Amino acid sequence: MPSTKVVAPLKDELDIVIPTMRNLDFLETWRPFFGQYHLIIVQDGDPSKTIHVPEGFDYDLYNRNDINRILGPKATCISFMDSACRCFGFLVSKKNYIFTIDDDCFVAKDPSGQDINALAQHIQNLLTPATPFFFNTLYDPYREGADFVRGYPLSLREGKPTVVSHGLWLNNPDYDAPTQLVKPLERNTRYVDAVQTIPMGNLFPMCGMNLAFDRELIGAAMYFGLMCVGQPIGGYGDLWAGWCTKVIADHFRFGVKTGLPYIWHRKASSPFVNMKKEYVGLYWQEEVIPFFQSVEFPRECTTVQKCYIELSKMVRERLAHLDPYFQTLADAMVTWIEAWDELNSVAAAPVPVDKKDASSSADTMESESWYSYYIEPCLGRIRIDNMSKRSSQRFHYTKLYQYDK
Ligand SMILES: O=c1ccn([C@@H]2O[C@H](COP(=O)(O)OP(=O)(O)O[C@H]3OC[C@H](O)[C@H](O)[C@H]3O)[C@@H](O)[C@H]2O)c(=O)[nH]1
Ligand SMILES: [Mn+2]
Repeated sequence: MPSTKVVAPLKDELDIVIPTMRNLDFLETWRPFFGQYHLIIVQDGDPSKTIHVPEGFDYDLYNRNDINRILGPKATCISFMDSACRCFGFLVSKKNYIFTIDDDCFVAKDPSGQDINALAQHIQNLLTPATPFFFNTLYDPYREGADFVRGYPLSLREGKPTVVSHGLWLNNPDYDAPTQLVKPLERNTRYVDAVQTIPMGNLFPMCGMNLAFDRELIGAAMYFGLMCVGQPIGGYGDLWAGWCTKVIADHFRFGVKTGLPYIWHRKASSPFVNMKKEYVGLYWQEEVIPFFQSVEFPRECTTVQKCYIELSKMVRERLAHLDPYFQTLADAMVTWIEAWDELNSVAAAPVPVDKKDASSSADTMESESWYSYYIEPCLGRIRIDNMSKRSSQRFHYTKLYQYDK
C-alpha cells in the first residue's frame, strides 16, 4: 500500500458514497486514496446495528431512521435491503461529483504491480471530455500519449462533457446470477488498459460498484429505483439508473465512459439469493431495453428533472402492461425528483464559497490560457492545468467550428 499521502484532486468537490450492511474494514486498503475525502455511508438493514468505520475517516452515516426522518413520506422512494439504497447518498450530498463503491471492492493492482488509485482515474475520466458522436479507434484521445486518429473530424475534437465514469472489476466480474451459477470458478484476470466513450444512442449495463458521475450535470437521473423489500425485483437498481441516465445524457449530448479504473471485487453475496432477486428482471429487460431504445425527449425537456418526469410518464404508459410494478416505479421516479428538488434547491443549498473562487479563477484562466481552452481543444489535446478548475472550465469552451449534430 502506498506509504505517502496521495494528492487528492477535487477533495472538496467530491463525496464517496458507500451502501452497506457490513463493517467497513475494507476502507483500510483504500485509506491512501480516500483518506482526504468525505464519505457518505448509507447503512441498509437494521438501523440499530452498529457499523464499524475505521478511525480517521471523515464521514456522515445515514441509517433507515435517518432516511425516514429526512425524507418523511418521500422516504418510500428509497429501496430497503438492496444496494440501491445508495442513491440516498447522492440525494443528500452537496458536492459536484460522486464516487460510489461497494464494501466488497478492494484496491486492484495494474500489470506493473502498482496499486490502482481508482478514484483518481475516475476524476481524470470526468474532467476530460468524451466523444459520443464519433468513435476514436485509439480509445481515449485526451489521455497522455494518445490522440485523435487520422480521419477524426477536427470539428468534433473538442468533445463533450463527461457525466459518468464506469469502472470495471478484476477477480469477480459483475455477472448476473445464472452466469455465476454456471461459471462459479470464473474470474476476470484480463486488465484492458483503455477508457472508451459509449457511443450516443447506445445503452449499457451500468454496474454501481465502481462508479463515478458529475452530480451537478446528471445527478437527478441517478435514481436506483425501487428494489427488494416490498418489490418483485432486486439487484437491478444500477441497471435501471444506467438506462435512464444514458438516454438523458444522450439528450443533452453528454458523454458516458467505461473502462479504467479497475477495482478488485471479492463478491460477498450468494448467487442463489441473487437469482431470487434478479430472475424477473431477466425477462422484463427483453421489453425494457427496446423501450429505452425508443425514448426521445421533446425539446421542452431542458433540464434533467424535466426529462426524468417525462420518462416516468413513458414508463407508466408503456411498461405497466408488463407488471403493475412499473406504475409504482413511475410514481417513485416522481417522488425522487420531488425529493431531489427539495434537498437541492438553491434555498436548500448554501452557496459553496469555492464556487465563487472557481469563477474568479475562470476569469484569470480565460486571460492567461485562452489558447489552451479555445485552440487546443480543436487540435485534439486538452490540458487540464488544474483539475479543480474543471467546473469553471466546462463553461469556457468555445467552438471554432459550428457543427450541427
Ligand atoms: O441488502 C443489501 C445488500 C447489499 N448492500 C450493500 O451493497 C453493496 C453491494 O452488495 P454485494 O456486494 O453483496 O452485492 P453483489 O452481489 O456483489 O452485487 C452487486 O453487484 C454490483 C451492483 O452494482 C450492486 O452493487 C450489487 O448488486 C455492498 O456494499 C453491500 O454492503 C446493501 O446496502 N443492502
Ligand atoms: Mn459485490
